[in-house]
Amino acid sequence: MTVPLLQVEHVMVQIGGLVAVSDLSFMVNEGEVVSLIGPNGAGKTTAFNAITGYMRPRRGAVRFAGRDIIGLSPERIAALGLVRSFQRTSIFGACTVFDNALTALHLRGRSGLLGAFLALPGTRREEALLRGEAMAMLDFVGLAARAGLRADSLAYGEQRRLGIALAAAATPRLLLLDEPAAGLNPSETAECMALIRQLRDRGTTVLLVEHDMAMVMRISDRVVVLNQGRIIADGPPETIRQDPEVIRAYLGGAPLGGHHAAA
Ligand SMILES: Nc1ncnc2c1ncn2[C@@H]1O[C@H](COP(=O)(O)OP(=O)(O)OP(=O)(O)O)[C@@H](O)[C@H]1O
Repeated sequence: MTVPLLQVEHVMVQIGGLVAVSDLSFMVNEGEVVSLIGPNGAGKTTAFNAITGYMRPRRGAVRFAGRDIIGLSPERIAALGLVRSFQRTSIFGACTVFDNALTALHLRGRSGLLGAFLALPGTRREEALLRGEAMAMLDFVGLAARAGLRADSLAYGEQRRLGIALAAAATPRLLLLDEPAAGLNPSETAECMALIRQLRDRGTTVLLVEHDMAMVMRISDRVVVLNQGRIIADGPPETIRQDPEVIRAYLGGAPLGGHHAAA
């Protein structure tokens, strides 16, 4: 049996004495698109922070490709191939779209920024390759025609796509996307979904937190539902849609406030 790409086992995270995530266990297999959903305050962002090294769990294990990654820095975890995008775009607005793409590739480039500064032998050729790759990357996300524009002049949906492209530039094995469709209109959401499918087809496994249920149900191979810091359901979209506990959590059957201190 192959090892799951990501294994989260009995993870508990406390923030200032409050239990934000009480007992989180789920896994992501290579090649899957998995969505982590749940009502506001369920612990989704905290789970992302714990997986990517931004918060240290009090208890439990996080394994990436079989390796225990708890205690590693976010940079180290990213270097292993587990990369996240943030809810707010992390693009450089005052630079061109092309320069944003090029910078993301440079940060991944073999000789790195130091090599670029020192103009080491081979760097110039690498630069030409990276410029070609930057254009290919923009083409991939449908922004090639916008390459010369300032990134902050892009439409909101285009900025989000650029943000995903920048995270994907590191060619991660697992890409964590935090609410990629937040604030997007229906046609932008459709484009965002198409991009996630393309990434999956390219071999990137995707774990996303998303509030847009229509998108979650259409794009996910599996949906993991978090409520009040613990998993209440895990399965294919068609099962999740009909799960009574999930419906209760979303329709307000369970109080969402004041439970953390007691958890
Ligand atoms: N920095 C913090 N300080 C105190 N409490 C926090 C902090 N961050 C999160 N929490 C609490 O931890 C719990 C989980 O929050 P988290 O942001 O992970 O939920 P979420 O599912 O991502 O919510 P949303 O969908 O609203 O983004 C919430 O009760 C929240 O109030």
